[in-house]
Amino acid sequence: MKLRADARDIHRAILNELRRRIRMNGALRFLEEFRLISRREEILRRQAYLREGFSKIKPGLGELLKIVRPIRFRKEFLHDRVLIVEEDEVEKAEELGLCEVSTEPLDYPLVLSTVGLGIDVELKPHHVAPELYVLPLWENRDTLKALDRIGKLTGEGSVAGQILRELERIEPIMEKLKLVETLDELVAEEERRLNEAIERRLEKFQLTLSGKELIEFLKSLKEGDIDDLLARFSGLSEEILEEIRRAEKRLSERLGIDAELFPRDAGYPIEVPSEKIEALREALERELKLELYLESRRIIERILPLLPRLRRDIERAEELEFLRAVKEFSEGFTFPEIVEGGVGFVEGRHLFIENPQPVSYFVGKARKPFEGVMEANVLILTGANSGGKTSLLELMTQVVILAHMGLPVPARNAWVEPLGELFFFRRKRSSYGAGAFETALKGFVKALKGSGRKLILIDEFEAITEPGAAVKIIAELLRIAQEKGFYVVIVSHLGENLKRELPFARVDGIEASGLDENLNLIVDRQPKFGQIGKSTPELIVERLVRTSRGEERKVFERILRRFR
Ligand SMILES: Nc1ncnc2c1ncn2[C@@H]1O[C@H](COP(=O)(O)OP(=O)(O)OP(=O)(O)O)[C@@H](O)[C@H]1O
Repeated sequence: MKLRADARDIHRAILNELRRRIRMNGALRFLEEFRLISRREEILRRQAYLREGFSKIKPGLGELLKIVRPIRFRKEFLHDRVLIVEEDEVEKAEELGLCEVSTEPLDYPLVLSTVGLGIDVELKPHHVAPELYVLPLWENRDTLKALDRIGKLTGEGSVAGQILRELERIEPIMEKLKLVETLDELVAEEERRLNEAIERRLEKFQLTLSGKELIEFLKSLKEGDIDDLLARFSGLSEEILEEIRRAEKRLSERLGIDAELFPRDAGYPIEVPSEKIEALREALERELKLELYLESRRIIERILPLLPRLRRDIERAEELEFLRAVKEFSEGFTFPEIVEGGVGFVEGRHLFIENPQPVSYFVGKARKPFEGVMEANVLILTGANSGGKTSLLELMTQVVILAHMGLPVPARNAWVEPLGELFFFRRKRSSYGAGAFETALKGFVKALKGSGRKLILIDEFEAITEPGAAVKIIAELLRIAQEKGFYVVIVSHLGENLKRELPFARVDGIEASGLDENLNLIVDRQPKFGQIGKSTPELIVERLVRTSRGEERKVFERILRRFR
Protein backbone atom coordinates (compact mmCIF):
# COMPACT_ATOMS: atom_id res chain seq x y z
CA MET A 1 0.00 0.00 0.00
CA LYS A 2 1.25 3.45 -0.91
CA LEU A 3 0.89 6.35 1.48
CA ARG A 4 0.03 9.75 0.08
CA ALA A 5 0.12 13.27 1.49
CA ASP A 6 -0.09 13.43 5.29
CA ALA A 7 -0.58 9.69 5.80
CA ARG A 8 3.20 9.39 5.76
CA ASP A 9 3.52 11.49 8.91
CA ILE A 10 1.24 9.11 10.75
CA HIS A 11 3.22 6.13 9.53
CA ARG A 12 6.38 7.82 10.74
CA ALA A 13 4.86 8.51 14.15
CA ILE A 14 3.84 4.85 14.47
CA LEU A 15 7.33 3.67 13.53
CA ASN A 16 8.82 6.03 16.10
CA GLU A 17 6.51 4.63 18.77
CA LEU A 18 7.68 1.14 17.91
CA ARG A 19 11.36 2.08 17.71
CA ARG A 20 11.17 3.85 21.03
CA ARG A 21 10.20 0.58 22.66
CA ILE A 22 12.88 -1.56 21.01
CA ARG A 23 15.90 -1.58 23.30
CA MET A 24 18.37 -3.52 21.15
CA ASN A 25 19.81 -2.11 17.95
CA GLY A 26 19.90 -5.58 16.45
CA ALA A 27 16.16 -5.91 17.04
CA LEU A 28 15.36 -2.86 14.89
CA ARG A 29 16.03 -4.73 11.68
CA PHE A 30 12.97 -6.91 12.29
CA LEU A 31 10.88 -3.79 11.89
CA GLU A 32 12.12 -3.64 8.30
CA GLU A 33 10.14 -6.80 7.61
CA PHE A 34 6.96 -4.92 8.44
CA ARG A 35 6.84 -2.53 5.52
CA LEU A 36 3.37 -1.70 4.25
CA ILE A 37 1.97 -4.39 2.03
CA SER A 38 -1.29 -4.85 0.12
CA ARG A 39 -1.11 -8.61 -0.36
CA ARG A 40 -3.72 -10.33 1.77
CA GLU A 41 -1.70 -13.56 2.18
CA GLU A 42 1.36 -11.65 3.37
CA ILE A 43 -0.69 -9.65 5.89
CA LEU A 44 -2.15 -12.89 7.20
CA ARG A 45 1.28 -14.52 7.32
CA ARG A 46 2.60 -11.63 9.44
CA GLN A 47 -0.40 -11.81 11.73
CA ALA A 48 0.20 -15.52 12.27
CA TYR A 49 3.91 -14.90 12.90
CA LEU A 50 3.12 -12.23 15.50
CA ARG A 51 0.43 -14.30 17.21
CA GLU A 52 2.89 -17.15 17.59
CA GLY A 53 5.68 -14.75 18.62
CA PHE A 54 3.59 -12.97 21.26
CA SER A 55 2.86 -16.29 22.92
CA LYS A 56 6.60 -16.62 23.62
CA ILE A 57 6.80 -13.34 25.52
CA LYS A 58 6.52 -14.57 29.09
CA PRO A 59 6.69 -12.44 32.23
CA GLY A 60 10.30 -11.75 33.18
CA LEU A 61 11.58 -12.11 29.63
CA GLY A 62 11.84 -8.35 29.14
CA GLU A 63 14.25 -8.00 32.07
CA LEU A 64 16.51 -10.70 30.66
CA LEU A 65 16.43 -9.32 27.13
CA LYS A 66 17.54 -5.96 28.49
CA ILE A 67 20.85 -7.56 29.48
CA VAL A 68 21.68 -9.14 26.13
CA ARG A 69 24.35 -7.40 24.05
CA PRO A 70 25.84 -8.54 20.77
CA ILE A 71 29.15 -10.36 21.25
CA ARG A 72 31.74 -9.16 18.79
CA PHE A 73 34.84 -11.19 17.94
CA ARG A 74 37.40 -8.76 16.60
CA LYS A 75 40.53 -9.68 14.75
CA GLU A 76 43.53 -8.10 16.42
CA PHE A 77 47.27 -8.18 15.90
CA LEU A 78 48.79 -9.59 19.10
CA HIS A 79 52.21 -8.22 20.02
CA ASP A 80 52.93 -10.74 22.75
CA ARG A 81 53.57 -13.74 20.51
CA VAL A 82 55.54 -14.92 17.57
CA LEU A 83 54.67 -17.68 15.15
CA ILE A 84 57.63 -19.64 13.88
CA VAL A 85 57.01 -21.47 10.63
CA GLU A 86 58.76 -22.97 7.66
CA GLU A 87 59.74 -20.79 4.73
CA ASP A 88 56.86 -22.00 2.55
CA GLU A 89 54.27 -21.33 5.25
CA VAL A 90 55.25 -17.71 5.82
CA GLU A 91 52.73 -16.26 3.40
CA LYS A 92 49.82 -18.24 4.80
CA ALA A 93 50.84 -17.45 8.37
CA GLU A 94 51.09 -13.76 7.61
CA GLU A 95 47.70 -13.81 5.96
CA LEU A 96 46.21 -14.72 9.30
CA GLY A 97 47.34 -11.26 10.42
CA LEU A 98 47.31 -12.25 14.07
CA CYS A 99 50.95 -11.90 15.16
CA GLU A 100 54.56 -11.60 14.13
CA VAL A 101 55.70 -14.43 11.84
CA SER A 102 59.27 -15.67 11.62
CA THR A 103 61.32 -18.60 10.35
CA GLU A 104 63.91 -18.09 13.12
CA PRO A 105 63.35 -18.46 16.86
CA LEU A 106 62.66 -15.08 18.47
CA ASP A 107 62.29 -14.05 22.10
CA TYR A 108 58.60 -13.36 22.84
CA PRO A 109 56.45 -14.06 25.87
CA LEU A 110 54.63 -16.61 23.75
CA VAL A 111 56.39 -18.65 21.10
CA LEU A 112 54.16 -20.69 18.81
CA SER A 113 55.38 -22.90 16.06
CA THR A 114 54.33 -25.29 13.34
CA VAL A 115 57.83 -26.79 13.27
CA GLY A 116 58.45 -27.74 16.89
CA LEU A 117 60.21 -24.52 17.92
CA GLY A 118 57.52 -23.50 20.40
CA ILE A 119 54.02 -24.49 21.42
CA ASP A 120 52.65 -26.66 18.63
CA VAL A 121 50.02 -24.99 16.49
CA GLU A 122 48.34 -25.35 13.13
CA LEU A 123 47.82 -22.30 10.96
CA LYS A 124 44.31 -21.68 12.23
CA PRO A 125 43.13 -18.51 13.96
CA HIS A 126 41.84 -20.38 16.98
CA HIS A 127 45.24 -22.08 17.41
CA VAL A 128 47.24 -18.88 17.09
CA ALA A 129 44.92 -16.55 18.99
CA PRO A 130 42.30 -18.53 20.93
CA GLU A 131 41.99 -15.61 23.36
CA LEU A 132 40.33 -13.53 20.63
CA TYR A 133 37.39 -15.93 20.86
CA VAL A 134 37.48 -16.69 24.55
CA LEU A 135 37.95 -13.20 26.01
CA PRO A 136 34.94 -11.55 24.33
CA LEU A 137 32.85 -14.44 25.66
CA TRP A 138 34.37 -14.00 29.10
CA GLU A 139 33.63 -10.28 29.07
CA ASN A 140 30.04 -10.96 28.03
CA ARG A 141 29.22 -13.49 30.70
CA ASP A 142 26.16 -11.41 31.66
CA THR A 143 24.81 -11.81 28.15
CA LEU A 144 25.54 -15.55 28.24
CA LYS A 145 23.80 -15.94 31.58
CA ALA A 146 20.78 -14.04 30.28
CA LEU A 147 20.69 -16.13 27.07
CA ASP A 148 20.82 -19.29 29.13
CA ARG A 149 17.83 -18.18 31.19
CA ILE A 150 15.95 -16.95 28.12
CA GLY A 151 16.46 -20.35 26.50
CA LYS A 152 14.96 -22.00 29.57
CA LEU A 153 12.07 -19.52 29.84
CA THR A 154 11.00 -19.92 26.20
CA GLY A 155 11.77 -23.61 26.11
CA GLU A 156 13.87 -22.97 23.01
CA GLY A 157 17.18 -23.74 24.74
CA SER A 158 20.57 -22.11 24.24
CA VAL A 159 24.20 -23.10 24.07
CA ALA A 160 25.14 -20.23 26.39
CA GLY A 161 25.04 -22.40 29.55
CA GLN A 162 27.50 -24.87 28.06
CA ILE A 163 29.84 -22.08 27.04
CA LEU A 164 29.66 -20.55 30.50
CA ARG A 165 30.68 -23.82 32.09
CA GLU A 166 33.71 -24.05 29.82
CA LEU A 167 34.67 -20.46 30.60
CA GLU A 168 34.91 -21.28 34.31
CA ARG A 169 38.34 -22.79 33.55
CA ILE A 170 39.90 -19.38 33.06
CA GLU A 171 38.35 -17.81 36.12
CA PRO A 172 41.39 -18.26 38.40
CA ILE A 173 43.69 -16.90 35.71
CA MET A 174 41.51 -13.86 35.12
CA GLU A 175 41.38 -13.17 38.83
CA LYS A 176 45.15 -13.27 39.08
CA LEU A 177 45.51 -11.00 36.07
CA LYS A 178 43.29 -8.53 37.85
CA LEU A 179 45.49 -8.80 40.94
CA VAL A 180 48.59 -8.17 38.88
CA GLU A 181 47.06 -4.92 37.72
CA THR A 182 46.96 -3.83 41.34
CA LEU A 183 50.39 -5.19 42.19
CA ASP A 184 51.72 -1.82 43.38
CA GLU A 185 48.95 -1.49 45.93
CA LEU A 186 49.28 -5.11 47.01
CA VAL A 187 52.97 -4.72 47.71
CA ALA A 188 52.49 -1.35 49.39
CA GLU A 189 49.91 -2.90 51.66
CA GLU A 190 52.27 -5.69 52.69
CA GLU A 191 55.04 -3.16 53.20
CA ARG A 192 52.84 -1.22 55.57
CA ARG A 193 51.87 -4.31 57.51
CA LEU A 194 55.45 -5.47 57.71
CA ASN A 195 56.83 -2.16 58.92
CA GLU A 196 54.12 -1.87 61.52
CA ALA A 197 54.95 -5.35 62.81
CA ILE A 198 58.63 -4.50 62.95
CA GLU A 199 57.87 -1.29 64.76
CA ARG A 200 55.93 -3.17 67.39
CA ARG A 201 58.81 -5.55 67.88
CA LEU A 202 61.34 -2.72 68.10
CA GLU A 203 59.30 -1.10 70.81
CA LYS A 204 59.49 -4.24 72.87
CA PHE A 205 63.15 -4.97 72.14
CA GLN A 206 65.59 -4.44 74.97
CA LEU A 207 69.32 -5.01 74.97
CA THR A 208 70.61 -5.91 78.40
CA LEU A 209 74.37 -5.91 78.86
CA SER A 210 76.45 -6.63 81.95
CA GLY A 211 79.31 -4.30 82.73
CA LYS A 212 81.78 -6.71 81.17
CA GLU A 213 79.64 -7.13 78.06
CA LEU A 214 79.38 -3.36 77.75
CA ILE A 215 83.15 -3.02 77.70
CA GLU A 216 83.38 -5.71 74.97
CA PHE A 217 80.63 -4.03 73.05
CA LEU A 218 82.37 -0.69 73.08
CA LYS A 219 85.59 -2.35 72.06
CA SER A 220 83.94 -3.98 69.07
CA LEU A 221 82.40 -0.65 68.17
CA LYS A 222 85.77 1.04 68.26
CA GLU A 223 87.39 -1.67 66.16
CA GLY A 224 84.49 -1.77 63.72
CA ASP A 225 83.85 -5.45 64.39
CA ILE A 226 80.45 -5.55 62.70
CA ASP A 227 79.93 -9.30 63.05
CA ASP A 228 80.26 -9.10 66.78
CA LEU A 229 77.89 -6.16 66.94
CA LEU A 230 75.28 -7.84 64.79
CA ALA A 231 75.50 -11.04 66.74
CA ARG A 232 74.23 -9.15 69.74
CA PHE A 233 71.11 -8.14 67.79
CA SER A 234 70.61 -11.55 66.22
CA GLY A 235 67.47 -12.19 68.25
CA LEU A 236 65.89 -9.12 66.76
CA SER A 237 66.95 -9.71 63.16
CA GLU A 238 65.64 -13.27 63.31
CA GLU A 239 62.27 -11.89 64.33
CA ILE A 240 62.28 -9.36 61.54
CA LEU A 241 63.18 -12.04 59.03
CA GLU A 242 60.24 -14.04 60.27
CA GLU A 243 57.90 -11.09 59.57
CA ILE A 244 59.34 -10.72 56.08
CA ARG A 245 58.78 -14.38 55.33
CA ARG A 246 55.24 -14.12 56.52
CA ALA A 247 54.53 -11.12 54.27
CA GLU A 248 56.05 -12.92 51.29
CA LYS A 249 54.00 -16.00 51.99
CA ARG A 250 50.80 -13.99 51.97
CA LEU A 251 51.73 -12.46 48.62
CA SER A 252 52.71 -15.77 47.11
CA GLU A 253 49.42 -17.28 48.20
CA ARG A 254 47.50 -14.56 46.43
CA LEU A 255 49.64 -14.38 43.32
CA GLY A 256 50.68 -17.99 43.04
CA ILE A 257 54.34 -17.20 42.63
CA ASP A 258 57.35 -17.50 44.98
CA ALA A 259 59.52 -14.44 45.07
CA GLU A 260 62.00 -12.91 47.47
CA LEU A 261 60.64 -9.41 47.30
CA PHE A 262 61.65 -7.60 50.47
CA PRO A 263 65.31 -6.68 50.99
CA ARG A 264 66.88 -8.56 53.90
CA ASP A 265 69.57 -6.11 54.92
CA ALA A 266 68.45 -2.63 53.94
CA GLY A 267 67.38 -1.52 57.37
CA TYR A 268 64.11 -0.06 58.56
CA PRO A 269 61.58 0.87 57.25
CA ILE A 270 61.65 -1.89 54.70
CA GLU A 271 60.85 -0.82 51.15
CA VAL A 272 60.63 -2.90 47.97
CA PRO A 273 62.54 -1.26 45.12
CA SER A 274 60.23 -0.41 42.22
CA GLU A 275 62.43 -2.34 39.73
CA LYS A 276 61.72 -5.44 41.73
CA ILE A 277 57.98 -4.89 41.54
CA GLU A 278 58.24 -4.33 37.79
CA ALA A 279 60.27 -7.49 37.35
CA LEU A 280 57.72 -9.40 39.38
CA ARG A 281 54.89 -7.97 37.34
CA GLU A 282 56.56 -8.97 34.11
CA ALA A 283 57.24 -12.48 35.33
CA LEU A 284 53.67 -12.86 36.52
CA GLU A 285 52.22 -11.54 33.31
CA ARG A 286 54.34 -13.79 31.21
CA GLU A 287 53.28 -16.81 33.21
CA LEU A 288 49.60 -15.88 33.25
CA LYS A 289 49.57 -15.13 29.54
CA LEU A 290 50.93 -18.55 28.84
CA GLU A 291 48.36 -20.13 31.13
CA LEU A 292 45.60 -18.11 29.55
CA TYR A 293 46.72 -19.09 26.07
CA LEU A 294 46.83 -22.78 26.93
CA GLU A 295 43.50 -22.77 28.74
CA SER A 296 41.85 -20.74 25.98
CA ARG A 297 42.99 -23.31 23.46
CA ARG A 298 41.43 -26.09 25.47
CA ILE A 299 38.19 -24.12 25.78
CA ILE A 300 37.96 -23.08 22.14
CA GLU A 301 38.55 -26.65 21.01
CA ARG A 302 35.28 -27.54 22.77
CA ILE A 303 33.15 -24.48 22.05
CA LEU A 304 34.12 -23.56 18.50
CA PRO A 305 31.35 -25.79 17.09
CA LEU A 306 28.86 -24.01 19.38
CA LEU A 307 29.56 -20.49 18.16
CA PRO A 308 27.24 -20.51 15.11
CA ARG A 309 24.42 -21.62 17.39
CA LEU A 310 25.35 -18.89 19.88
CA ARG A 311 25.03 -16.33 17.10
CA ARG A 312 21.56 -17.67 16.35
CA ASP A 313 20.68 -17.50 20.05
CA ILE A 314 21.59 -13.81 20.06
CA GLU A 315 19.63 -13.18 16.87
CA ARG A 316 16.69 -14.97 18.43
CA ALA A 317 16.99 -12.75 21.52
CA GLU A 318 16.88 -9.73 19.21
CA GLU A 319 13.81 -11.12 17.52
CA LEU A 320 12.17 -11.74 20.90
CA GLU A 321 12.97 -8.16 21.89
CA PHE A 322 11.27 -6.97 18.71
CA LEU A 323 8.24 -9.13 19.46
CA ARG A 324 8.21 -7.94 23.07
CA ALA A 325 8.23 -4.31 21.98
CA VAL A 326 5.43 -4.85 19.45
CA LYS A 327 3.41 -6.76 22.04
CA GLU A 328 3.90 -3.95 24.55
CA PHE A 329 2.92 -1.36 21.94
CA SER A 330 -0.20 -3.28 20.96
CA GLU A 331 -1.42 -4.16 24.43
CA GLY A 332 -5.21 -4.40 24.20
CA PHE A 333 -5.19 -4.19 20.38
CA THR A 334 -6.70 -6.72 18.02
CA PHE A 335 -5.65 -8.32 14.75
CA PRO A 336 -7.97 -6.96 12.05
CA GLU A 337 -9.87 -9.29 9.80
CA ILE A 338 -8.67 -8.93 6.24
CA VAL A 339 -11.84 -8.56 4.18
CA GLU A 340 -13.35 -7.24 0.97
CA GLY A 341 -15.64 -4.21 1.06
CA GLY A 342 -14.21 -1.49 3.23
CA VAL A 343 -12.67 -0.58 6.54
CA GLY A 344 -14.25 -0.53 9.97
CA PHE A 345 -13.50 -0.75 13.65
CA VAL A 346 -15.36 -1.07 16.92
CA GLU A 347 -14.16 0.88 19.93
CA GLY A 348 -11.13 2.24 18.18
CA ARG A 349 -8.70 4.20 20.36
CA HIS A 350 -6.57 6.96 18.89
CA LEU A 351 -2.88 6.12 19.43
CA PHE A 352 -1.76 9.56 20.44
CA ILE A 353 -4.65 10.86 22.54
CA GLU A 354 -4.34 10.06 26.19
CA ASN A 355 -7.32 8.14 27.54
CA PRO A 356 -9.33 8.56 24.36
CA GLN A 357 -13.02 7.91 24.19
CA PRO A 358 -13.33 4.74 22.09
CA VAL A 359 -15.01 5.38 18.76
CA SER A 360 -16.58 2.97 16.27
CA TYR A 361 -16.73 3.76 12.58
CA PHE A 362 -16.81 2.16 9.16
CA VAL A 363 -16.80 2.87 5.46
CA GLY A 364 -18.08 0.42 2.84
CA LYS A 365 -19.98 -2.69 3.81
CA ALA A 366 -21.76 -2.77 7.17
CA ARG A 367 -20.59 -5.62 9.38
CA LYS A 368 -21.48 -6.50 12.92
CA PRO A 369 -22.44 -4.43 14.95
CA PHE A 370 -23.37 -1.95 12.21
CA GLU A 371 -26.02 -4.01 10.42
CA GLY A 372 -28.85 -1.73 9.40
CA VAL A 373 -26.66 1.35 9.09
CA MET A 374 -26.61 2.77 5.56
CA GLU A 375 -23.69 1.34 3.61
CA ALA A 376 -21.68 3.87 1.65
CA ASN A 377 -18.28 4.24 0.10
CA VAL A 378 -18.45 8.01 0.44
CA LEU A 379 -18.93 9.49 3.90
CA ILE A 380 -19.39 13.10 4.89
CA LEU A 381 -18.38 13.72 8.47
CA THR A 382 -19.96 16.76 10.07
CA GLY A 383 -20.13 18.14 13.55
CA ALA A 384 -19.14 20.30 16.41
CA ASN A 385 -15.97 22.31 16.44
CA SER A 386 -13.28 20.39 18.24
CA GLY A 387 -15.60 17.42 18.20
CA GLY A 388 -12.91 14.98 17.13
CA LYS A 389 -13.39 14.84 13.36
CA THR A 390 -9.70 15.22 12.56
CA SER A 391 -8.88 12.74 15.28
CA LEU A 392 -11.28 10.22 13.76
CA LEU A 393 -9.61 10.51 10.36
CA GLU A 394 -6.27 10.05 12.08
CA LEU A 395 -7.53 6.99 13.91
CA MET A 396 -8.77 5.53 10.66
CA THR A 397 -5.37 6.18 9.10
CA GLN A 398 -3.66 4.50 12.07
CA VAL A 399 -5.89 1.44 11.80
CA VAL A 400 -5.34 1.12 8.05
CA ILE A 401 -1.58 1.60 8.31
CA LEU A 402 -1.12 -0.88 11.16
CA ALA A 403 -3.32 -3.42 9.36
CA HIS A 404 -1.18 -3.12 6.23
CA MET A 405 1.97 -3.61 8.28
CA GLY A 406 0.46 -6.87 9.53
CA LEU A 407 0.21 -5.52 13.08
CA PRO A 408 -2.73 -5.45 15.47
CA VAL A 409 -4.84 -2.30 15.54
CA PRO A 410 -6.10 -0.25 18.51
CA ALA A 411 -9.70 -1.43 18.58
CA ARG A 412 -11.92 -4.11 20.08
CA ASN A 413 -12.41 -5.53 16.63
CA ALA A 414 -11.64 -4.33 13.16
CA TRP A 415 -11.75 -5.26 9.50
CA VAL A 416 -9.67 -3.87 6.73
CA GLU A 417 -9.71 -4.37 3.00
CA PRO A 418 -6.22 -4.48 1.50
CA LEU A 419 -5.77 -1.15 -0.26
CA GLY A 420 -3.47 0.08 -2.96
CA GLU A 421 -3.30 3.67 -1.73
CA LEU A 422 -4.16 5.65 1.36
CA PHE A 423 -4.57 9.44 1.12
CA PHE A 424 -4.86 11.71 4.10
CA PHE A 425 -5.21 15.41 3.47
CA ARG A 426 -4.87 17.40 6.66
CA ARG A 427 -6.50 20.78 6.93
CA LYS A 428 -3.82 23.36 6.42
CA ARG A 429 -4.72 25.91 9.06
CA SER A 430 -2.41 28.54 7.74
CA SER A 431 -3.39 28.37 4.12
CA TYR A 432 -6.03 30.66 2.78
CA GLY A 433 -6.80 32.23 -0.55
CA ALA A 434 -6.86 31.12 -4.13
CA GLY A 435 -3.35 29.66 -4.17
CA ALA A 436 -4.05 27.36 -1.27
CA PHE A 437 -7.40 26.36 -2.75
CA GLU A 438 -5.78 25.50 -6.04
CA THR A 439 -3.17 23.34 -4.33
CA ALA A 440 -5.82 21.51 -2.29
CA LEU A 441 -7.95 20.92 -5.38
CA LYS A 442 -4.98 19.58 -7.30
CA GLY A 443 -4.17 17.19 -4.47
CA PHE A 444 -7.71 15.85 -4.40
CA VAL A 445 -7.85 15.45 -8.16
CA LYS A 446 -4.58 13.60 -8.15
CA ALA A 447 -6.06 11.21 -5.62
CA LEU A 448 -8.97 10.58 -7.96
CA LYS A 449 -6.75 9.72 -10.91
CA GLY A 450 -6.36 6.14 -12.03
CA SER A 451 -7.98 3.14 -10.47
CA GLY A 452 -7.41 0.60 -7.76
CA ARG A 453 -8.41 0.25 -4.13
CA LYS A 454 -8.12 3.64 -2.49
CA LEU A 455 -9.14 5.23 0.76
CA ILE A 456 -9.14 9.02 0.61
CA LEU A 457 -9.49 10.97 3.85
CA ILE A 458 -9.98 14.72 3.60
CA ASP A 459 -10.14 17.12 6.49
CA GLU A 460 -12.24 20.20 5.74
CA PHE A 461 -11.62 21.31 2.27
CA GLU A 462 -14.19 24.08 1.90
CA ALA A 463 -12.69 26.34 4.55
CA ILE A 464 -10.66 27.74 1.75
CA THR A 465 -13.36 28.74 -0.65
CA GLU A 466 -16.87 30.17 -0.56
CA PRO A 467 -19.64 27.75 0.49
CA GLY A 468 -21.68 27.80 -2.74
CA ALA A 469 -18.71 27.01 -4.93
CA ALA A 470 -17.41 24.50 -2.43
CA VAL A 471 -20.60 22.40 -2.62
CA LYS A 472 -20.39 22.22 -6.41
CA ILE A 473 -16.72 21.29 -6.41
CA ILE A 474 -16.86 18.76 -3.65
CA ALA A 475 -20.04 17.15 -4.93
CA GLU A 476 -18.49 16.61 -8.32
CA LEU A 477 -15.29 15.20 -6.91
CA LEU A 478 -17.21 12.83 -4.65
CA ARG A 479 -19.30 11.65 -7.60
CA ILE A 480 -16.11 10.73 -9.44
CA ALA A 481 -14.84 8.89 -6.35
CA GLN A 482 -18.15 7.01 -6.13
CA GLU A 483 -18.00 6.05 -9.81
CA LYS A 484 -14.50 4.72 -9.39
CA GLY A 485 -15.39 2.73 -6.30
CA PHE A 486 -12.99 4.61 -4.04
CA TYR A 487 -13.63 4.98 -0.35
CA VAL A 488 -13.80 8.60 0.83
CA VAL A 489 -14.34 10.19 4.21
CA ILE A 490 -14.52 13.96 4.01
CA VAL A 491 -15.01 16.37 6.88
CA SER A 492 -17.41 19.14 5.93
CA HIS A 493 -19.69 21.75 7.39
CA LEU A 494 -21.81 21.57 4.25
CA GLY A 495 -23.44 18.29 5.15
CA GLU A 496 -26.98 19.46 4.42
CA ASN A 497 -26.20 20.67 0.90
CA LEU A 498 -23.95 17.77 0.02
CA LYS A 499 -26.53 15.26 1.16
CA ARG A 500 -29.05 16.74 -1.27
CA GLU A 501 -26.57 16.47 -4.14
CA LEU A 502 -25.23 13.03 -3.27
CA PRO A 503 -27.88 10.52 -2.31
CA PHE A 504 -25.30 7.69 -2.31
CA ALA A 505 -23.23 9.34 0.41
CA ARG A 506 -23.81 8.87 4.11
CA VAL A 507 -23.64 11.96 6.29
CA ASP A 508 -22.52 11.33 9.86
CA GLY A 509 -22.31 13.76 12.73
CA ILE A 510 -20.28 14.23 15.85
CA GLU A 511 -22.31 16.16 18.37
CA ALA A 512 -21.82 18.16 21.43
CA SER A 513 -24.44 16.66 23.68
CA GLY A 514 -24.81 19.58 26.05
CA LEU A 515 -23.11 21.66 28.65
CA ASP A 516 -21.61 20.32 31.85
CA GLU A 517 -22.00 21.94 35.27
CA ASN A 518 -19.16 24.34 34.45
CA LEU A 519 -20.90 25.18 31.17
CA ASN A 520 -18.20 23.46 29.16
CA LEU A 521 -19.22 21.57 26.03
CA ILE A 522 -19.74 17.84 26.49
CA VAL A 523 -18.78 16.18 23.22
CA ASP A 524 -19.68 12.66 22.33
CA ARG A 525 -16.80 11.65 20.06
CA GLN A 526 -18.84 8.81 18.60
CA PRO A 527 -20.35 9.97 15.28
CA LYS A 528 -24.05 9.41 14.84
CA PHE A 529 -24.66 7.55 11.60
CA GLY A 530 -26.83 9.26 9.02
CA GLN A 531 -27.22 12.41 11.09
CA ILE A 532 -25.85 15.86 10.58
CA GLY A 533 -23.97 16.91 13.68
CA LYS A 534 -25.81 19.48 15.73
CA SER A 535 -23.81 22.66 15.48
CA THR A 536 -22.08 24.09 18.49
CA PRO A 537 -23.33 27.68 18.12
CA GLU A 538 -26.65 26.52 19.51
CA LEU A 539 -24.95 25.37 22.67
CA ILE A 540 -22.98 28.54 22.87
CA VAL A 541 -26.19 30.55 22.74
CA GLU A 542 -27.55 28.28 25.46
CA ARG A 543 -24.50 29.04 27.55
CA LEU A 544 -25.09 32.76 27.02
CA VAL A 545 -28.72 32.40 28.09
CA ARG A 546 -27.55 30.75 31.29
CA THR A 547 -24.86 33.30 32.06
CA SER A 548 -26.71 36.56 31.25
CA ARG A 549 -29.50 38.52 32.88
CA GLY A 550 -32.34 40.87 32.17
CA GLU A 551 -32.96 42.14 28.71
CA GLU A 552 -29.81 40.56 27.29
CA ARG A 553 -30.96 37.19 28.50
CA LYS A 554 -34.30 37.72 26.76
CA VAL A 555 -32.52 38.38 23.46
CA PHE A 556 -30.44 35.20 23.82
CA GLU A 557 -33.56 33.25 24.67
CA ARG A 558 -35.22 34.49 21.46
CA ILE A 559 -32.23 33.36 19.43
CA LEU A 560 -32.18 29.98 21.10
CA ARG A 561 -35.86 29.45 20.29
CA ARG A 562 -34.98 29.81 16.58
CA PHE A 563 -32.84 26.66 16.84
CA ARG A 564 -35.62 24.55 18.36
N1 LIG B 1 -11.96 10.07 20.89
C1 LIG B 1 -11.51 11.08 21.62
N2 LIG B 1 -11.33 10.97 22.95
C2 LIG B 1 -10.86 12.00 23.67
N3 LIG B 1 -10.50 13.17 23.15
C3 LIG B 1 -10.62 13.35 21.84
C4 LIG B 1 -11.13 12.31 20.99
N4 LIG B 1 -11.14 12.78 19.72
C5 LIG B 1 -10.68 14.04 19.78
N5 LIG B 1 -10.35 14.38 21.03
C6 LIG B 1 -9.80 15.67 21.46
O1 LIG B 1 -10.66 16.73 21.07
C7 LIG B 1 -9.92 17.81 20.57
C8 LIG B 1 -10.41 18.20 19.21
O2 LIG B 1 -10.21 17.15 18.31
P1 LIG B 1 -10.14 17.38 16.74
O3 LIG B 1 -9.14 18.40 16.37
O4 LIG B 1 -10.04 16.04 16.15
O5 LIG B 1 -11.58 17.96 16.48
P2 LIG B 1 -12.19 18.50 15.10
O6 LIG B 1 -13.61 18.12 15.12
O7 LIG B 1 -11.39 18.10 13.96
O8 LIG B 1 -12.06 20.05 15.36
P3 LIG B 1 -12.18 21.24 14.29
O9 LIG B 1 -13.65 21.41 14.03
O10 LIG B 1 -11.60 22.40 15.03
O11 LIG B 1 -11.41 20.84 13.10
C9 LIG B 1 -8.47 17.39 20.56
O12 LIG B 1 -7.83 17.96 21.67
C10 LIG B 1 -8.52 15.90 20.73
O13 LIG B 1 -7.44 15.44 21.48
